[in-house]
Amino acid sequence: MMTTEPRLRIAMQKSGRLSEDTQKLLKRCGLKLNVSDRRLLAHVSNMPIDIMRVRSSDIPGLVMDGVCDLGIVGDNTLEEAALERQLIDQKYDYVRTTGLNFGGCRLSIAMPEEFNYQGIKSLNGLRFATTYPQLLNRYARENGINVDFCLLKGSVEVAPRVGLSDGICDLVSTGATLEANGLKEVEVIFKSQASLIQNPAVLEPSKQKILDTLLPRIQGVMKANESKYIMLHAPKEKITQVSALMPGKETPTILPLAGREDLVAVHVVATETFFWETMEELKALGCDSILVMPIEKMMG
Ligand SMILES: Nc1ncnc2c1ncn2[C@@H]1O[C@H](COP(=O)(O)OP(=O)(O)OP(=O)(O)O)[C@@H](O)[C@H]1O
Ligand SMILES: O=P(O)(O)OC[C@H]1O[C@H](OP(=O)(O)OP(=O)(O)O)[C@H](O)[C@@H]1O
Ligand SMILES: [Mg+2]
Repeated sequence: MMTTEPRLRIAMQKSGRLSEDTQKLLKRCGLKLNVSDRRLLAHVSNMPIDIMRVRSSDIPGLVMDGVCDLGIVGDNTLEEAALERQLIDQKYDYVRTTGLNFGGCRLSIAMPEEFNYQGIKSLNGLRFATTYPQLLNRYARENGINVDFCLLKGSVEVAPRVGLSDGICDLVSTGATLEANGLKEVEVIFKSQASLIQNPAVLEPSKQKILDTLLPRIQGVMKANESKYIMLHAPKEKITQVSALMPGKETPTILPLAGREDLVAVHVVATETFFWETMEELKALGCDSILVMPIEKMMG
């Protein structure tokens, strides 16, 4: 008799702001998946994993109800869904396994440019267009104001201009959409990024084993994203000072340069921030030929 091996089911956004980064992350973790537009349950060919491709707003519910073991979704969508489900007595528990360092944005209140903003209290009694009524309500409650809302699933920024609302509560990243629509950001009410979430029930051992393989890979990819491989030429006589600039636990690799008695090559793994913060000092010590390269993966 044929036995079917249990497969870990992960929900991800089918198309939109998070889908490309999610797919890229899974591929960099070594998952071979054949994603075509119409295939809504994509089989990973080299691991017992299935990827369910759905609307972002459906992901929290699918994970909380146990239809999917895991999901990749924005914290904003997750928190909104948890608050809403709590209100209507549906399961709202989940485990936030890890943040994923992409899909960074903030949920903000924005008002027309000409609005005379004098602090949170000046929002009392006003009406806001939003996709996130629960998060807006919680913020209003915590700040002792009353607000009214109207629900819009997209193009929220147009609402004040057409008389639908006084202001908006929507996601912002660059601020370009606000600016293009004559709005100014007055309060940030929630900061968000994409997260890997999990149903709170204990996974069956074979599925837990798959997750135990996957998680370190995700962490390895994230670590690599934050790190750079830095190579430079340094005067031999300044090597102590150059080494002293290198980040804490990293020991630089020092290599001779053919035909040069006065110079050595220094290689180190560091964050890009470290590079920008120390570049001037490195140059002042006589370092040159500085190269900063991306790292594909980092384990251990
Ligand atoms: N401008 C932005 N910059 C960065 N991340 C964003 C931005 N807008 C949205 N996001 C993040 O991406 C997620 C998905 O946004 P997107 O607009 O693609 O879909 P959606 O309309 O929220 O959901 P659905 O898939 O249900 O239609 C948001 O929940 C948020 O976490
Ligand atoms: O600060 P910015 O960089 O301008 O980004 C903010 C915009 O991005 C999102 O919309 P999206 O483009 O996803 O369109 P949607 O309303 O159809 O979801 C969000 O709802 C804002 O409208
Ligand atoms: Mg959007």
